[in-house]
Amino acid sequence: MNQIASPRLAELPALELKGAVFTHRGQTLLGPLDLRLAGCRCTLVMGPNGAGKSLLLRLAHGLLAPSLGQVRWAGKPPRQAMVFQRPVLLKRSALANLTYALAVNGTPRRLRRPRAREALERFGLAALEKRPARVLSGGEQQRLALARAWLLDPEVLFLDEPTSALDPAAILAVERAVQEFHARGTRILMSSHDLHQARRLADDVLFLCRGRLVEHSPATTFFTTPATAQAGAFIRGELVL
Ligand SMILES: Nc1ncnc2c1ncn2[C@@H]1O[C@H](COP(=O)(O)OP(=O)(O)OP(=O)(O)O)[C@@H](O)[C@H]1O
Repeated sequence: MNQIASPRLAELPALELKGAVFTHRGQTLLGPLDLRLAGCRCTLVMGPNGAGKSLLLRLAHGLLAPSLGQVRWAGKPPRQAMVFQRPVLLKRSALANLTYALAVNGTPRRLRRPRAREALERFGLAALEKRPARVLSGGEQQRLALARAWLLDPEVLFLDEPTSALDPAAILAVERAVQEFHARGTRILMSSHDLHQARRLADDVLFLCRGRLVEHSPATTFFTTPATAQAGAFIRGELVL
C-alpha cells in the first residue's frame, strides 16, 4: 500500500521497543527485541507458528507488559484498537455491540445509534443490526469487530491474524477494511501467515522466528531479496522451524 501522509500523522508517535523481552515461567518466548515503527505504514508481522507474532502485537498494544526492557510510545500514546483472530463480541445484537462501544467511549447517547448504523452500513452489515452478534458467521463477526474499531477512530490499529479462519470473500472484505483504515490515516500492525495477503497489503514486514526479530524490511525488498536464509525459506513455502 502507499504510505499515507495525512496531517494528523505529523503527531503520531513512533512505537519503540528497546531490549523488550517476554518470559513465562523462566522461558523466553519473545525477544530481546529492538524496533522502531514510525509513520503511517501498514506493517505485516510474519513468521512460522509460535514465532511470537501474537505476543509482539499484545506487547505493542499494552495487553502484556514486557518482562524486561521497554515498549513505549515516543510521545503521547495514540488512540488504539485491536482486532483478534476470534472476535470478542458481547451477547447482544450487532447494533448494541456498537452502541455499547460508543457509550464506553463517551459518545453522547443521541449520536450512538446513527453512528453505529453508519458503521454497520459501511461494513455491509446494515441488514443484520438486530441479529445477536454471536450467531453471526465468522466473516460477519470479523466485519462487526472492524466496524467497532472504525467507530473508535484509532490512530493505530492492531490486527492479530484477522483472516485466518475466513473464506476468500470474507478475507477480501477484511483486506478492503484494512485498506480503508490505512487510507484514513491509521497506522496498521497486522500479523498474518498468508504471503499473498502480505504482498497485497504490506509496506514493510517484520519477520519473526522463535521469538526473535530476524528481519525488518520494506515489503518490496523482503519478498524479492530477503536478507536471511530463514526468510527466504519462508517465502518459498519451505518448512521453517
Ligand atoms: N500467555 C502465554 N503463556 C505461556 N506461553 C505463551 C503465552 N502466549 C504465548 N505463549 C507461547 O509463546 C510462543 C509464541 O506464541 P504466539 O502466540 O505469539 O505465536 P504466533 O507467532 O502468534 O503463532 P501462531 O502463528 O501459531 O498464532 C508459543 O510457543 C506459545 O505457546
